[in-house]
Amino acid sequence: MSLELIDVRKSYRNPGGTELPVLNIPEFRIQEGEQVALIGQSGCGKTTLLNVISGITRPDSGKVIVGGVDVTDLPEPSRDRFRADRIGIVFQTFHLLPAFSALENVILGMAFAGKQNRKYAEELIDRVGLKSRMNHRPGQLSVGEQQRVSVARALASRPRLMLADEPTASVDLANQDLILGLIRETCREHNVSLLLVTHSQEVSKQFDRVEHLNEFNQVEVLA
Ligand SMILES: Nc1ncnc2c1ncn2[C@@H]1O[C@H](COP(=O)(O)OP(=O)(O)OP(=O)(O)O)[C@@H](O)[C@H]1O
Repeated sequence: MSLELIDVRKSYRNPGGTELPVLNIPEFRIQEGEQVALIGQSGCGKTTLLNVISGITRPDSGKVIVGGVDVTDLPEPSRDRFRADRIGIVFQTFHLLPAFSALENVILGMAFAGKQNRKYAEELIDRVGLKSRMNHRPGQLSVGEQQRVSVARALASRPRLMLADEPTASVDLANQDLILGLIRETCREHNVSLLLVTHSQEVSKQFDRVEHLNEFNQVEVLA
C-alpha cells in the first residue's frame, strides 16, 4: 500500500502544560512496495510518526492516507480494524501479551485480522530462529528473543504496510541480519511497503532510500 502524509502536525503537552511540537510534516510519501529506512536523533518524533501513520495516535491536523484511505477520517473502531487488517507493526517495546506463549502471541496477531493460521505462525517462529522456544511466555524469553517474536507477529497477519520501530535494536549481529532479511524479503515477496526506524548505519545502508526525519519534519524550535 502507498502512504501519503500531508501537512501533518502533532504536539504533546509538557508536564508543565506548555506545548511540545513534535511533528510538522508538509509532505511525505512512500510508494506501494517501497522500502524506506528512517533515521533521526533520539526524541525527534520517529515513534510518534509511526503511531500517527498506524492510527494509534491522532494527529492534531493534516491527512494520513494509507492505501488511498484517509485514516484520520476513520472513527476509532474502523481505524483499529484497518490497522489489524492491513498494517504490521514491530513496536520498540514489543507489546507482547505476557500470559501467552510466543506461538500464541503470533497466532493472536493473526486472529485480530481474522487470518488465523497455526502452520504459518509456526513457520514464522521457525524463521526467526525460535522453534525451540515457541511455548515459552515472553517473561521466559530474552529481550532479543521477545523482539524476534514481535517481528513474527507483525508479519503474521500478512500486512500491506509494515512499520518497524528499531526491530533489530535488542539482537546480536547474526540475528540482526536474520530479522532484517526476513522483514525485507517478506515485504518484497508480497509487495508490502516498509518504513523502518533505525539508529544503526549497518541497517540503514542496506536500504536504497534513507530518510532523515529532521530534514522533512519542520518543527518550530520554541525558545
Ligand atoms: N505522551 C507524551 N506526552 C508528552 N510528551 C511526549 C509523549 N510521547 C512522546 N513525547 C515526547 O515527544 C518527543 C518525541 O517522542 P518519540 O517517542 O516520538 O521520539 P523518538 O524519535 O521515537 O525517540 P527514540 O529514538 O529515543 O525512541 C520526545 O521528546 C518525547 O519526550
